[in-house]
Amino acid sequence: MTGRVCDLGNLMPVDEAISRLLDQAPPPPLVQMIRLDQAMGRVLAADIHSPVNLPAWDNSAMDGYALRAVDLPEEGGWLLIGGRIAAGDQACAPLLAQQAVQIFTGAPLPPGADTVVPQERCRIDGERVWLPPASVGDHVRKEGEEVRRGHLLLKAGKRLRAQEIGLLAGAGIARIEVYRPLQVCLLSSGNELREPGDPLAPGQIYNSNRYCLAELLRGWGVEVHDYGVMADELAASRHALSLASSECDLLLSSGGVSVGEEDHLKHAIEELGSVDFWRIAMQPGKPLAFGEVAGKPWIGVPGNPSAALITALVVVRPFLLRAQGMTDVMPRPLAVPAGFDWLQRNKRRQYLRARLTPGAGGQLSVELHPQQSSAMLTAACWADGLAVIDCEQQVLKHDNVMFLSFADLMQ
Ligand SMILES: Nc1nc2c(c(=O)[nH]1)N[C@H]1C(S)=C(S)[C@@H](COP(=O)(O)OP(=O)(O)OC[C@H]3O[C@@H](n4cnc5c(N)ncnc54)[C@H](O)[C@@H]3O)O[C@H]1N2
Ligand code: MOO
Repeated sequence: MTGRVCDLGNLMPVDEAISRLLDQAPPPPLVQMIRLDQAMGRVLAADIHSPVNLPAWDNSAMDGYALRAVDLPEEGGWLLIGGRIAAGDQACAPLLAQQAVQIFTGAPLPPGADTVVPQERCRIDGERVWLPPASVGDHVRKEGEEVRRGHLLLKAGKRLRAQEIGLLAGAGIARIEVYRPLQVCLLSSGNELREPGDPLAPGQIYNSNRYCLAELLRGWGVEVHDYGVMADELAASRHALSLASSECDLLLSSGGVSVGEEDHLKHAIEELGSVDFWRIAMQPGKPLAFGEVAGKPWIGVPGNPSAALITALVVVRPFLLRAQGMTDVMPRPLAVPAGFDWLQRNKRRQYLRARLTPGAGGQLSVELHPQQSSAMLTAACWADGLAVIDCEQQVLKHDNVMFLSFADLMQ
């Protein structure tokens, strides 16, 4: 991220982990035709070229008077009012010399008119209108100035938001070709896990990753198949994984990826496919497992709740977006002045739960939550993003620090 040389030992740099995953992303799912009102969050499977010019014809950007600029003296002057055109009217009669027509926003310019003057700058006297000096093209939206017929409107690989859907509608496109939603099976691993609402026996905790990861996946446009907790027993893990691999395009699990021995997940996956344990230079989120189960990619994020959340946001998200056919999958960090000093030098890149706080002059600065434990989620709830501090990097108050907003990472 900064070009700094870090001795990471046997840890894999975060960027390498992401690019290794992207290299192995499966091809996007099959395509389907859908209506525009079903298109929110879906990924375009083919380039879309505009079937029309946008705008379709020259039209007025203001309520006012349309004229031919050469008819108006340099210092402004009087023209005869030759008609009235509202939005939805058809402008067929050409504008006569020394005339202006009253026109409304969005209405077509009559042939010959090339300029519009807003009504509040004009003076009416009976059949005549006085117009101030104007330049050719003022307040005119020219045919095709936004997009020309046949030109690229949206590229394949784009995830559709409200504005893209509006653009497609504006071009008269009713149906589009998108990728089918990616099917992801979600599994939790850990004998200690119980569901919220159930009583807890000593040593047991509630399963938070299941709920948190499922919502992340849905936010990324994925269809979630929730397998709950895998029984901590080889045959049961094998059964759940094999079912999941037949039902889904991809498997995501949490827990059981560090050095623990209590772990049937690893053995079950080795029997059904293959697994590679990575140690990534990020904190939280060092352990991550990547492999395949019966030919379907499987990613295992760490069990600690904040480590699971942040690994999913930073490392898993680009992979899942690419597997959905998206081209632009990396978040764009902002450089924002730090409101803190960070003097410790870390081997692992820090992803610190942080918030943007406006100072006296309105300038934003990044504040850190005092509790950065990977086992706790309260700091992530307080935060609106992650401050990223690279390995060996020290930060002094007011230095720029990279900030990744949750709003970006969660879509
Ligand atoms: N000797 C070492 N121990 C650990 C290391 C290490 O390098 N050497 N790494 C630590 C780090 S960093 C992390 S992160 C964790 C990751 O461990 P696992 O992915 O194997 O996860 P578990 O051991 O299953 O669980 C860790 C922790 O998280 C809780 N957990 C698990 N699943 C859930 C869930 N679905 N909802 C809520 N909480 C969950 C679990 O109870 C544990 O407390 O390993 C460190 N250890
Ligand atoms: O790196 Mo672990 O993922 O800190 O908790």
